Amino acid sequence: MMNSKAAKAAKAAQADQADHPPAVAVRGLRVVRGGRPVLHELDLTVPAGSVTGLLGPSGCGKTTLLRSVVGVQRISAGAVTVLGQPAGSTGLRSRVGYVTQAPSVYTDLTVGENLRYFAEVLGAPRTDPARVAEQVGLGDRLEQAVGSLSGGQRARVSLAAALLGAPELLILDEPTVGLDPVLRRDLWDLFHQLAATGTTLLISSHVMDEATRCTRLLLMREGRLLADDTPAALLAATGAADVEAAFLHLVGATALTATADNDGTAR
Ligand SMILES: Nc1ncnc2c1ncn2[C@@H]1O[C@H](COP(=O)(O)OP(=O)(O)OP(=O)(O)O)[C@@H](O)[C@H]1O
Repeated sequence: MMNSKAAKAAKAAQADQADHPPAVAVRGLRVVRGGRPVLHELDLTVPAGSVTGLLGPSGCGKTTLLRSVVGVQRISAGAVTVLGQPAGSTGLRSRVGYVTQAPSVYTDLTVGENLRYFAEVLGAPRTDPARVAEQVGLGDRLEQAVGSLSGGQRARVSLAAALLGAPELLILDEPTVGLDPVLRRDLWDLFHQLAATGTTLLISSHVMDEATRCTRLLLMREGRLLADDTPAALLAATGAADVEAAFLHLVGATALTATADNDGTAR
């Protein structure tokens, strides 16, 4: 049985879907982990076809939010709607791709064996393993055991596995960590190619300079959303020269608001 707050959140999420169906609508999301609140009543949307960056310092709750969108996180309150269905619905399984921070492929199998195995599980076309290996620049590594690949190459095998079946929404948790600048650029180019064909990408990073590569930004701090905007609008609103400065500006603004809330005077 839903309480009235949860019912209200679900209704608001449905209303979002009716106007301009976003790929993801989060309303009043609250998550508690290890007895401590980690996400505090988050409200946000991820527009369909966008490359949305989820940025914030380590431990601010990015992975927890992504897990909530995938539907593998127990939530305390709120509603998360993904491609028009409640997060985690069975019908979303082949429509959402998720790449966790740690590569999640079998190290004792080759790249090709991994991709063929996951393609079989997903019911993806037989031609998909070769296609996705090409997409991530591993077309010439199909016969190599994953255990003998570099860390960056292994991360790209995980990404390739998530591209099997051409999901409509890709959720990537820090996909560029530890990659050299050329690979990082190539991956961001790939993300934009995917978006150009209609895929929505939600990508977390704690590297603020990746923000300029996104069409939309979600800035998070300590389980709260500081901004949900385009990079250009964020810079215009804060008068900052780059996203890192904008983030610090917003952190300062919330600190002042908190002080004002506490004793009625802004210091
Ligand atoms: N299994 C867990 N049990 C208890 N607390 C947890 C658990 N997992 C995460 N947390 C806490 O939840 C908060 C948010 O963690 P989360 O992994 O979502 O952050 P993050 O922004 O993704 O960090 P990072 O960029 O370092 O990956 C942190 O304070 C973390 O310590």
